[in-house]
Amino acid sequence: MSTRVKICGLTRPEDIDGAVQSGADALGLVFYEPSPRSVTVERAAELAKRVPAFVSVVGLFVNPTQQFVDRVLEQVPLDLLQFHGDEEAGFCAGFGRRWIKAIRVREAGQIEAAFDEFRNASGLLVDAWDPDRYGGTGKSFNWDLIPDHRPLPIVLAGGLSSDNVSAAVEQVKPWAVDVSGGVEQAKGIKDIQKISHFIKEVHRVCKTD
Ligand SMILES: O=C(O)c1ccccc1N[C@@H]1O[C@H](COP(=O)(O)O)[C@@H](O)[C@H]1O
Repeated sequence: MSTRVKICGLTRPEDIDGAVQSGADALGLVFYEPSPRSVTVERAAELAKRVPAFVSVVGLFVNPTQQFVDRVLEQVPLDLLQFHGDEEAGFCAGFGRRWIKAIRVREAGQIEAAFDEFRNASGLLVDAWDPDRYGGTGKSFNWDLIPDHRPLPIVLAGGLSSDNVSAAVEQVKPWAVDVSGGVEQAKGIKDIQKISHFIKEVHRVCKTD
């Protein structure tokens, strides 16, 4: 099975094009103002127009209001919602769209509990815990905390780059990997060579499996 790749935090048309050409399966647009990768609804609508069929557009939210998500959905053709804050399952499920839930992993047992709490999600994204930020930290966590029994597909995130993604895929065997900072030249500005190298590494290690 081939691990899917999501490239997150795209803000420029040329980065969308580069990620698509490099073979990304999903592209993430950040709707969270404190993030340096945040995009306006108008810009997101322009960026999403460039994305061809069979590449998913994912909207990332952190503790949004229902009204804000509704407004984004009216203007941007999102395939999937990614909730990266403290949202409850009922809230995440309230938009008639497929969604994934991110959790910030800090201790043993957390992922098992999240499988139960967010059982109606289309996937569970596991990221590093940080006391000050919800994500995009560039930090990884102890992958040994990810259980082998997985009622939901696992999306592995947190501090991934072309240097460690092959080891991550080999050890964790996630459904997908998600990267932001590890494929940037500056915050919010992607580096197409890094994206291409990252995706090639994932495909290389999946082939040898
Ligand atoms: O990218 C951000 O700025 C961000 C802000 C708030 C929540 C999540 C955010 N990004 C997501 O964080 C993980 C890990 O990112 P990184 O590869 O360690 O930089 C990833 O899922 C991003 O989509």
